[in-house]
Amino acid sequence: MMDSLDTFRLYVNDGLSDEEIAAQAARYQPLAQDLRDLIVLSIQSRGGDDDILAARKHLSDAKSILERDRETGPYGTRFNDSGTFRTWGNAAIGLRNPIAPPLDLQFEDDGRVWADFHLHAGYEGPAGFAHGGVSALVLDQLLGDTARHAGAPGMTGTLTVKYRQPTPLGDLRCEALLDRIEGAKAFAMGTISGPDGVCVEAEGVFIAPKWMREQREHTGVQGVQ
Ligand SMILES: CCCCCCCC/C=C\CCCCCCCC(=O)SCCNC(=O)CCNC(=O)[C@H](O)C(C)(C)COP(=O)(O)OP(=O)(O)OC[C@H]1O[C@@H](n2cnc3c(N)ncnc32)[C@H](O)[C@@H]1OP(=O)(O)O
Repeated sequence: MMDSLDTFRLYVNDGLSDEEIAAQAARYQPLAQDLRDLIVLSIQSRGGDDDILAARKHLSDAKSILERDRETGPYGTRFNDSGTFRTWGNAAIGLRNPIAPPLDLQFEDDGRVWADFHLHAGYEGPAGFAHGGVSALVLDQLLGDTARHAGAPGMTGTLTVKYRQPTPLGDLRCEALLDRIEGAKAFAMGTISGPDGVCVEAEGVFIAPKWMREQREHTGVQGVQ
């Protein structure tokens, strides 16, 4: 089981300059987008045996190149002295993660958090509609970041999701706001909407774990992102 020590090992100031971070973003984000396109093509290609074998050979070559110099394990949370945080492996917002839709979260001064996002054919659950687990993924991230934005970062304790109507694939919007903070717990609520209005509603309780609360008491620092 991961304990707080493991968590801190994945929470690293890697000392990169903002320029180096921008260069890395420019290098790796297009790779993630190429892979996202490949996820859709894996579902939609009508290629025959020869075309699929030829495409797989190219992908195998690409894998060999990418394996030449690589890290192992999860990306974690990385930051630098100027406070630029990167969660580039995150399943919902990770810049380097092709599984992420990704959500480009917008933080408003009044505490609201929202994003316009797109669910492609790789997020299908019921025929033509978004998988309910994917909607929960989006809302978990959105509500969790709403709590963090309000100064109360925490792990998801409970996420309650109500599916009001089927969520179409395609262009969607999610939005959330903080309800209240009670001690270690932050309560947030939010929705996913499609062209016909609200499809999914969620409420979440985000809890600063015991080790984070103790760290706050000892250091006076609000906690990790
Ligand atoms: C590098 C990482 C850093 C980690 C820190 C996170 C910061 C993140 C910040 C920003 C992220 C932005 C967005 C992220 C979005 C995605 C988030 C996820 O997907 S998180 C993964 C899924 N969630 C889990 O895996 C949790 C697993 N569970 C736990 O770790 C613990 O059970 C935890 C933290 C939820 C509570 O454990 P205790 O030991 O700290 O808490 P006790 O002291 O027992 O209780 C404190 C209060 O919370 C209530 N509580 C406890 N568990 C609850 C629960 N499951 N639901 C509701 N309330 C609960 C209790 O009744 C108590 O309330 P009373 O203060 O007495 O009023």
